[in-house]
Amino acid sequence: MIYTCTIAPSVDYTTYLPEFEAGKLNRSQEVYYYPGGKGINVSRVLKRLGADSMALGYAGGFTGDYIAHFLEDEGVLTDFIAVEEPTRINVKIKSDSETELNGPAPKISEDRLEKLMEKVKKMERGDWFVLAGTLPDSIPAAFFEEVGKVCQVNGVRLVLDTSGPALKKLIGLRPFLIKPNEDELGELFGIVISDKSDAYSYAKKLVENGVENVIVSMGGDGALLVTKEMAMSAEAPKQKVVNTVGAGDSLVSGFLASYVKEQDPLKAFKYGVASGSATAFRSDLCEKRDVEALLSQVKVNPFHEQDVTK
Ligand SMILES: Nc1ncnc2c1ncn2[C@@H]1O[C@H](COP(=O)(O)OP(=O)(O)OP(=O)(O)O)[C@@H](O)[C@H]1O
Ligand SMILES: O=P(O)(O)OC[C@@]1(O)O[C@H](CO)[C@@H](O)[C@@H]1O
Repeated sequence: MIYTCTIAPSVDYTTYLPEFEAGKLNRSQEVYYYPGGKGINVSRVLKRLGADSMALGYAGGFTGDYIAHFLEDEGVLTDFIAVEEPTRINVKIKSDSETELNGPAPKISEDRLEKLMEKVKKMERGDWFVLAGTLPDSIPAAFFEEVGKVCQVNGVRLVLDTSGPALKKLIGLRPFLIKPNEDELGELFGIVISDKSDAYSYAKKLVENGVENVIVSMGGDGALLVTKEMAMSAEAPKQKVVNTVGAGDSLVSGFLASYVKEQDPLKAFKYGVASGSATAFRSDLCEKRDVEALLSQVKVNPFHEQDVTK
């Protein structure tokens, strides 16, 4: 089973308007309420790509109920731990540019952290644990490290799409996959990544530290896959961008959906990039038919540092 874990899910209040002016009353006529949070997006896309998963995490209040019902209607399995605080609402404003306002993560008590740990302990060899989204500072990084260690000991493959201090600790546990975007990769090393050459150098360091597959996603510039055996660069297809929220999560889902079937990291990378772009080109997350239609447009080539001009 693939388990996704979103510590701080959200309802993504997504609105489209021709112009948006901060500091003014803006009225919009097109609004969507999507269940959000990175792990939840990964689960939704996995379902669309034909792979089952179980979404874990913390949910509460009317927004938490909304998410649980929405996922149930889509056939996504959930096993959320209830919290008192209503799950946050993240605002996504789509105008000539994209503006996001993400709410704070909930406070999680120790007994609820223990409940999550119990679920992790029950996972079996060959399962996957996808830890995605913000890991609040209010939870000690040592907790996530312990979760990662339990996965490592039990043969559960760890996938990380997260950022912050806990990520540093988890990298030492030889995760199967991590997918930082260029900012998150830069944050990890305290530098600014300005092109694929930089991304390659730092992704390589992660591989040297034991990460099996590093994918650095770079929005419209595509992505880079670095493993012990290869360094590959993918160009993203070009089309009108509608909503990039969840594009990175879709990349992770596409990679996993393909990898669990074929165990071929290169094929999985290509499928992942097609999934990320397919999401960027529509309002909600991608559907399988969109991904398959884009697949031939994803150009993947070996990455050579000398090809990049600064
Ligand atoms: N403008 C775009 N045009 C084409 N493809 C895109 C575009 N933006 C994103 N993508 C696709 O989605 C993938 C992931 O995008 P990105 O690097 O923006 O992820 P991210 O920052 O993790 O996003 P999020 O946190 O919103 O999920 C890219 O590698 C690419 O395949
Ligand atoms: O605040 P976080 O956890 O970093 O990000 C949360 C979020 O922006 O990420 C998803 C897209 O990747 C959205 O569904 C959600 O609103």
